[in-house]
Amino acid sequence: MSARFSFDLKATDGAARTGVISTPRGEIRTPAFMPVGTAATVKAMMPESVRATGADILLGNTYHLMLRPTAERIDRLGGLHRFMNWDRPILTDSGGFQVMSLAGLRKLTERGVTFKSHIDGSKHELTPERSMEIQRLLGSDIVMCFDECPALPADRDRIAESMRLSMRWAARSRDAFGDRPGHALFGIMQGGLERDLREESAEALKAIGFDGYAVGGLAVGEGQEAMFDCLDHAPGFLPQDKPRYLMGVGKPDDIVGAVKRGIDMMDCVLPSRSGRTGQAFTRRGVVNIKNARHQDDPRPLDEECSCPACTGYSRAYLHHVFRAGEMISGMLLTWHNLHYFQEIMAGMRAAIAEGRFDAWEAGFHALRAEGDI
Ligand SMILES: C=CCOC(=O)Nc1nc2cc3[nH]c(NC)nc3cc2c(=O)[nH]1
Ligand SMILES: [Zn+2]
Repeated sequence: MSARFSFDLKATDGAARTGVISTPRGEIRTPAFMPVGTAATVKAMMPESVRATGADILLGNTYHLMLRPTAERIDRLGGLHRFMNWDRPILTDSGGFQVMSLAGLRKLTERGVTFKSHIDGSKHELTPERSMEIQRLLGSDIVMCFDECPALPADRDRIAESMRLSMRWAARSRDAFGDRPGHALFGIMQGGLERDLREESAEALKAIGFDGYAVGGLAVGEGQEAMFDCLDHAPGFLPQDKPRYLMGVGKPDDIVGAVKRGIDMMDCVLPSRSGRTGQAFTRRGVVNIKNARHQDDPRPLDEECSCPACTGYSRAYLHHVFRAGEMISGMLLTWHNLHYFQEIMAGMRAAIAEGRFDAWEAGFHALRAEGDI
């Protein structure tokens, strides 16, 4: 355990990097995948199970927790780590993105965003200052700047105006965060798919100075090719010696392509959300367990997987409990998916450390078939 927050870059292979983020609550091996624990739980998983999949850090959502049970109540109860029984690092988002995608009746001004709760219609406000206060009350180890993620498609002027607002909010977030040893504040680069706006945003963030830098405004419907085109240059505008975090990504091949282009941290609801809908990700492709073709199949989801779902159960069983709507269905498929996502990250960390990322990537793609396997 370190008293402070630091990033040790261990090796690079092309643009890909591997390292360790040290925090007072434990180390984070990068490239890292963060399971999403939206309402103070990674859905269908006990925290010790999340750890067993190999996760070093998980993500909490400011928007959800400020509405229910409120940040003040979690603070009174000892903070989010105690509340959800996870004593390792937690990163919390700033709430900006989810307000725009979940809340009703939003009003966006230079000050921040006012909105009505999607739960009970009550009125709330998020500003850079309030977002920093909420994330402090939650006790998260990595705090995100309050930003605005423009909905795509958007014209260049709208993207530029939104990015510059986010940069003014980043400065206010930095001022409100203050000096909190052992806690990190990450800035968020915006700029859509515009190379010059991405560079302007990176320069603005570096002038303010952050413990880590996120690449925002992606995985919002632009498609993998456009996202990779942006990632071919955007991470390079950021400091080499600080972690780079790409939000909301993604499918296994999105994750591999992002790491290849210099990303160190990612989060996505896909493995947990799709697990609950019966979709299993494996090294050979996707298994839709609700498909009738699995009802007599005695084989596991993935013969080479060591997770509880694959070592203890057949596809026939998983098909049955999914069809029957049994809770164990979501538990087992979520566990398998999170285990598989962590296995991809561990494979890339080792490959980058040994200078064989390209060979690992070729092997990753060679195994995958299209469609339901
Ligand atoms: C999430 C942790 C920290 O992020 C923030 O506090 N703000 C923020 N969140 C995003 C989340 C995204 N999810 C996707 N696709 C599923 N794209 C996203 C883009 C952003 C973004 O530009 N900003
Ligand atoms: Zn498995």
